[in-house]
Amino acid sequence: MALTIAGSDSGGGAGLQADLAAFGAFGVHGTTVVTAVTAQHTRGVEGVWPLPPEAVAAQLDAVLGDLPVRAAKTGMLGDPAVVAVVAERCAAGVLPRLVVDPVLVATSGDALAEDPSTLAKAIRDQLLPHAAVVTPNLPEAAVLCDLPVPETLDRPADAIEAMAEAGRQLVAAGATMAVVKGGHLHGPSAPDVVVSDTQVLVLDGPRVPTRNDHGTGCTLSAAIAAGLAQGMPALAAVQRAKAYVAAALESAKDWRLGTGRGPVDHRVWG
Ligand SMILES: Nc1ncnc2c1ncn2[C@@H]1O[C@H](COP(=O)(O)OP(=O)(O)OP(=O)(O)O)[C@@H](O)[C@H]1O
Ligand SMILES: Cc1ncc(COP(=O)(O)O)c(N)n1
Repeated sequence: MALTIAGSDSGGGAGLQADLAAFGAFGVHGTTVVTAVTAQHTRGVEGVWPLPPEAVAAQLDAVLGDLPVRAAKTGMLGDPAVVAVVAERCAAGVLPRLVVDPVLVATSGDALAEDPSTLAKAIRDQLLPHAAVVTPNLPEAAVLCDLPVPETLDRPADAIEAMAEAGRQLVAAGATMAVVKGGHLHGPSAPDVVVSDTQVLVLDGPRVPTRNDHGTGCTLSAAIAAGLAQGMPALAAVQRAKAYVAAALESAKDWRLGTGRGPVDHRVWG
């Protein structure tokens, strides 16, 4: 059993809808703590209604007070006060094996937080010390680490080294493992760089040519949490999650769901 602490995407491609679909693909029951409702489709975000921190706290306590949550992930938290609510449960030891997907801005470019840099600071200072795995995309890594990040794979060694440096900073900030995702890089492949205290590893794979990439980050972090809930070591969970997202992208690459960036095919596994 796993838990997602995330926002609702009415379009069903990202957010807690993607998380539940990914948990289900691995046969893991999903519980949900909703942080915000968004009015959203494949072209972007039309509106965001955050829930009060008390509502997030009440959902967390209801789930954790009864159900055997083996791993959790955070997605859109939206508000530093919500970060504090989650961090409090981590400090109390009731949120095991936490995957932190530091969602700040949607792929469409729409902000998912009132003040992304204040939210990033709260995530870095309060959540990373409790994170088993943190999974920033390149713009998120830039804000969390205050680093320039690469945009292309024209000089692959430079791009990978910049991603590894971001990963090292996130591990220094307290995360046990950082997965700096290369989905936004322009080039023939989509490398993710995994950094821990003991290693730096590049998980590479061909870039799937598709506009249907909405929710890939949510799907990856939920798949990692599913693996942790099943008792997998973190690196194995990350490797399986990367393969799952690649297969989900490939399977949905020609779909025409909506007129913008459509969802991936969460059903591909199993
Ligand atoms: N076109 C693609 N082909 C293959 N893998 C991809 C592609 N786009 C993204 N990925 C993979 O999907 C995962 C998510 O990466 P990405 O950098 O897009 O995260 P994100 O921006 O947080 O996602 P989201 O779209 O949910 O915001 C990573 O494992 C990345 O390598
Ligand atoms: C509720 C919610 N959570 C997360 C994302 C990020 O996903 P993406 O970057 O693919 O838009 C999103 N768009 N909506």
